[in-house]
Amino acid sequence: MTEYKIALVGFGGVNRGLAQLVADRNAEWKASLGFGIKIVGVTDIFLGSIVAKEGLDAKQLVALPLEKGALAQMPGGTAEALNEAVIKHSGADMIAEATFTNPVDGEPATTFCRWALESGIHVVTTNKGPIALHGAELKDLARRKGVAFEYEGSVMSGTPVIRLARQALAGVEVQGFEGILNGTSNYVLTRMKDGLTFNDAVAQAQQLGYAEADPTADVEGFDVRLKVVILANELLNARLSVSDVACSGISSISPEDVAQASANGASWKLIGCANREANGSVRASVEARLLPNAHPLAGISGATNAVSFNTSLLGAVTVSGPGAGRIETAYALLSDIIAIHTTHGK
Ligand SMILES: NC(=O)c1ccc[n+]([C@@H]2O[C@H](COP(=O)([O-])OP(=O)(O)OC[C@H]3O[C@@H](n4cnc5c(N)ncnc54)[C@H](O)[C@@H]3O)[C@@H](O)[C@H]2O)c1
Ligand SMILES: N[C@@H](CCO)C(=O)O
Repeated sequence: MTEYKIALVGFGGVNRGLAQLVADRNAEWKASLGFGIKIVGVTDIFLGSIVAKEGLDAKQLVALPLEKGALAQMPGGTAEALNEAVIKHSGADMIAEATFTNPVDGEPATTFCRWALESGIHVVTTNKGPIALHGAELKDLARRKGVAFEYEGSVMSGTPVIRLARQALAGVEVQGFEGILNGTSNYVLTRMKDGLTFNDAVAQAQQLGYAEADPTADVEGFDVRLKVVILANELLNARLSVSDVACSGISSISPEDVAQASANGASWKLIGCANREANGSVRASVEARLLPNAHPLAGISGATNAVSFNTSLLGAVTVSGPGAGRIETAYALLSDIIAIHTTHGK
């Protein structure tokens, strides 16, 4: 029976969610998926780090208090985040990289991915920065080293989008897409319709584990811009940079705007889209749009996301599901591990 040794880099909501899944379902996975997972290392700038080649108790990790240096409370743990040592020397077959998304330069997560790939260690990540900003380089490095670089959770959390479009829509040309690609901003717009203030709705999204460390990235559209770049480059071969995508958010939408839209049978939505132009180039944007309630994306509420692909043979193909959430996004990491088991499994 294959048992993958994994090191968790960043131990916030998502990787704690993965530890929770391991604690609850590892035995079941051995029967249903043909492999188990052993957590051999954890490193987090706030909590510290720990390595245990024989495997850590996932339940104990999930119960770790949210206190600075808390990993030092476990035998063999330290309050220091020894990121490089945990990534390169914990004996892991793969790392789950889930530190903060840095929308400006993708660091330090990109360096963490490079360290792993250069060491012949697979990477699964939910972090949008490394893919949107350094995707081509990291994919090439992974290819050269014969390991996997998987990032399903970078767009629409655990809802299958990237692999689905790449595999299930292979042979169908994707000419463009439009979607609601940020759980927090859609949650905020939905709750404002219910009468909550913008700030209270953002605070709720933070409590629910949807928001970025700096929620400005959610409400100003920067997070969607990264996702548009990832999808456009992945599915339209676009070679877009972040600066190619015009971007605005939802922070200027007032409670009065939301109420007036409702009264007129319409809803504000933050829409990310990309389309191939007649000359072959790809044009992409992120902006709040007022959609009539009959529009297929108008009824998508809360942290749910949806993306509609415009395809050559099938017309519109729309996928909808959770766009954020700790366990939902941890599932994306599991789906990446399943993909690695299929392509690289022993
Ligand atoms: N939460 C979601 O719904 C969701 C969905 C999809 C993608 N993501 C992405 O997944 C990643 C993790 O999300 P999360 O909700 O777990 O975030 P989080 O803020 O809860 O956790 C991030 C963790 O990374 C740690 N960290 C930050 N910088 C570090 C560094 N330099 N070295 C080591 N540890 C570091 C932090 O201390 C924190 O514990 C983010 O990049 C986010 O954009 C999140
Ligand atoms: N903060 C992001 C997490 C998922 O990428 C969102 O709300 O969509």
